[in-house]
Amino acid sequence: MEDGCVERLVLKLHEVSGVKFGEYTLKSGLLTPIYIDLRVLVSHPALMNQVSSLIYQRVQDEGLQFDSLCGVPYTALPLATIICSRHELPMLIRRKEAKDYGTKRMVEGSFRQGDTCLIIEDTVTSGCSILETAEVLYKEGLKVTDAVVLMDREQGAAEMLASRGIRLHSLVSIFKLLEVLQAADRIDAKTAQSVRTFILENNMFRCSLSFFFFYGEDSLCKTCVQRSAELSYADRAKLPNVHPMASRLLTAMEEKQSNLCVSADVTSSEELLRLADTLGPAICVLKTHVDILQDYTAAFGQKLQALAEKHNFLVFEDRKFADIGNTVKHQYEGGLYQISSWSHMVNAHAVPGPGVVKGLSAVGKPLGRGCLLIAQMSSQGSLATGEYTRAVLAMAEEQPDFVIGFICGSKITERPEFIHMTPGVQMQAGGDGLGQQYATPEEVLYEKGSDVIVVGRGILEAPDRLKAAESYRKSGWEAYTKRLGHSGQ
Ligand SMILES: O=c1ccn([C@@H]2O[C@H](COP(=O)(O)O)[C@@H](O)[C@H]2O)c(=O)[nH]1
Repeated sequence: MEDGCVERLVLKLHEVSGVKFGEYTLKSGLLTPIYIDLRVLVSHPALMNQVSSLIYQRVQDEGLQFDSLCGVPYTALPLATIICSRHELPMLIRRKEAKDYGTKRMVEGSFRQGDTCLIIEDTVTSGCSILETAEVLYKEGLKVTDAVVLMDREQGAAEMLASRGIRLHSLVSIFKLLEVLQAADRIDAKTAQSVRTFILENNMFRCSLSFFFFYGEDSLCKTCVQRSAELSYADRAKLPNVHPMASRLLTAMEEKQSNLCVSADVTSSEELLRLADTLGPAICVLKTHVDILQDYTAAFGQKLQALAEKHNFLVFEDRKFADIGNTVKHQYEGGLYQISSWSHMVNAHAVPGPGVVKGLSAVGKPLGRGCLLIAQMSSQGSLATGEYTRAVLAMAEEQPDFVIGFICGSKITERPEFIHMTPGVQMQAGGDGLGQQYATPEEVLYEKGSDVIVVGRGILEAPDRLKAAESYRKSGWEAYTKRLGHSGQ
């Protein structure tokens, strides 16, 4: 490409909001500080023409040989159409779903067995979308050796596709994009750096290779290595690096077909224990706020443990520790509640720094307990976002012998040994007037990639609590199985 071309293109894409900075959720559920949305191109015909010309120029510069061209649906479809129309090249269209009438073809257009098809894509993250299109073309007897993409997020697509025999040619890399936007004062140095850190820490290919290493080739799904990132709860329970408490939870989830944690926010011990016994069969975790009980006695912890054994759920005291290591050690082990003696899991804010985990770990680790770090909160205006959330993840990664996962709104890491638990869940999105914000089980588990829904008043205020818990369990499980069936980029 001629000098200054990439710069002008990047600035233009930024102007039309094709590149956005903030907090966005990728299709995989992963939280990203940058979002590339090239669907906007269709509203800017001059830019669309410019992008199409640059892609074609790249194809010529590389001397790529092909018989036809295919755009990955949907954003790259018009790009491929413009190129093919302008240069009179044969085009193929890959269907996303087969028609249920007529020819039922997945690839439209004329071709011969053994023809080579060049794939065009707008943006790549892991490369799965390109591979999915290639798989469809392979089934029709076509060959795919190269793919050209406008924007490469540099999160492992080139390596993954190369491992499948497809060369990836990109026009703009994410690092170049950051450099251009920073030089033009469109973003500050801090934003650019946080995106760079995110990209370097979230290479999908390297991540998926670690699954390959653990399980061998059989563990890899037929479509692509990235897909193996979406392991079932049962498979995750067996990972060699999973914490025993996380493994126990994942196993219970699979056995009970439940990713429901009930938040037992009641003020009487008797009512709480009754709740645990009644809802026990439907839940994988029972969450407590022991300090709201009016009648706590030492026997409470033992009785709750017995019910947890009886119904195969874990107890999670939502204590939200947030002090220096030495203080939280006392708060966890001693005082009135002696939490460590009866709660399988506790949670902590990361605000004090890694000392809070060290203090809790000194008590909990010898007992085999686990800790969840609060990476995000469901309340409106929460400060636990962006950079803070990423720092929480880094803190967890430093102490995996005690930290088993996160309290968060959506999946914050692709590492399958960590469990994501999301509060603020009801059957209908909304709020409670005091800052609590609700998302639905489908949003949390399917769209945001979390593992466990935490439901309080959605069940406690229902006329029939068991019936309500059953319906949350059912929709939670359906959302999870739907996600497993649709995992990909
Ligand atoms: O970010 C957070 C962290 C914890 N919670 C706790 O979850 C339950 C939610 O109860 P609902 O009745 O379903 O609103 C409650 O115990 C909170 O302390 C949270 O809501 N958000």
